[in-house]
Amino acid sequence: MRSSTVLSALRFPGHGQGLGRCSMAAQDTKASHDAVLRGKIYIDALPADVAPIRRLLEKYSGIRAKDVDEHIHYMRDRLWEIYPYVCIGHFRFLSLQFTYDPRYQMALRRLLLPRSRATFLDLACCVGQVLRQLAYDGVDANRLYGTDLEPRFLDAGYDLFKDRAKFKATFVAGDMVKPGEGDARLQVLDGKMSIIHATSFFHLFTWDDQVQAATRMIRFLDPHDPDATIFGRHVGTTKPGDRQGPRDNARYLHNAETWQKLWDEVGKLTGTAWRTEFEPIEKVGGHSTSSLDDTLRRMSFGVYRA
Ligand SMILES: C[S@@+](CC[C@H](N)C(=O)[O-])C[C@H]1O[C@@H](n2cnc3c(N)ncnc32)[C@H](O)[C@@H]1O
Repeated sequence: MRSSTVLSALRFPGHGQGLGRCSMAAQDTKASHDAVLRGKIYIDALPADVAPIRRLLEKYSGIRAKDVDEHIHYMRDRLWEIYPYVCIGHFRFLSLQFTYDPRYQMALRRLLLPRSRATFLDLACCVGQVLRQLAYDGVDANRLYGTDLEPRFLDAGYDLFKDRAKFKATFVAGDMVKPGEGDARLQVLDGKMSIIHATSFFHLFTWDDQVQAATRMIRFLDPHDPDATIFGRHVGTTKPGDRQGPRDNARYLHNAETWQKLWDEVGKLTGTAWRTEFEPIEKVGGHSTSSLDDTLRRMSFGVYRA
């Protein structure tokens, strides 16, 4: 039986920030808001596309088939306790749909070329499922890197995939939008990367924070690599602009034009030039707490040197 105590003790910790000095009334309002939110973003049933991750957990991690579902539920609740992202509540952190993305397949081909020295960074990698899939697909894990704000996600990844003793990828915890000089812990990644993957990341932030994160990303790329690239997926919209996120956080959602505009701004700030691609994959349910937003689309993107 998986634990239900995690759910009964539900709170939205804000990556380490508690309720702090909130009044009792504010706490009540927050508790009822959290309960509504939990109803929307925490689901019990495993998604339809769970077969590939089941296979990976059996073949890569060596978990017995009969134990896989319980392991998945146990790990999901552990991650939810760290921070209740929609992608965790909906088990999307286990989706291996990205393996069908042509940009992922191109990255994989490049990483697997004979004598390839190409490197791959999964940015905001959470439990690092993309990196495990690449390793399972035959990529030398010494050329794989992952970073995330939350070190507990990185650590939980070893328990999810049961590979603490064997997985040779490098993980670095750090904040991509730390103001001022930025997060010094991330400097070890500077100038090293051929390919950066970032999924369900940009849509968490305001325009200004996206500029900061993208500017920081460029420093990770190998400046001498003309094929250095950034790709991934996130929620976009047919009506670009500011939106409220699931926790009433401000964020900016893009269409193809505003996505290019963001990278033009980043290019000016960094003395670089970028060409972007941005395509809708599917319609997604509204994440706004107040009303349904039917302009939302899951978008796939690529960013290339111009
Ligand atoms: C919605 S999850 C997506 C995780 C993963 N990319 C995936 O697709 O399954 C967002 C991730 O971004 C990370 N994150 C949030 N803010 C961040 C920041 N300022 N710097 C680095 N990572 C951050 C979170 O810890 C979380 O793992």
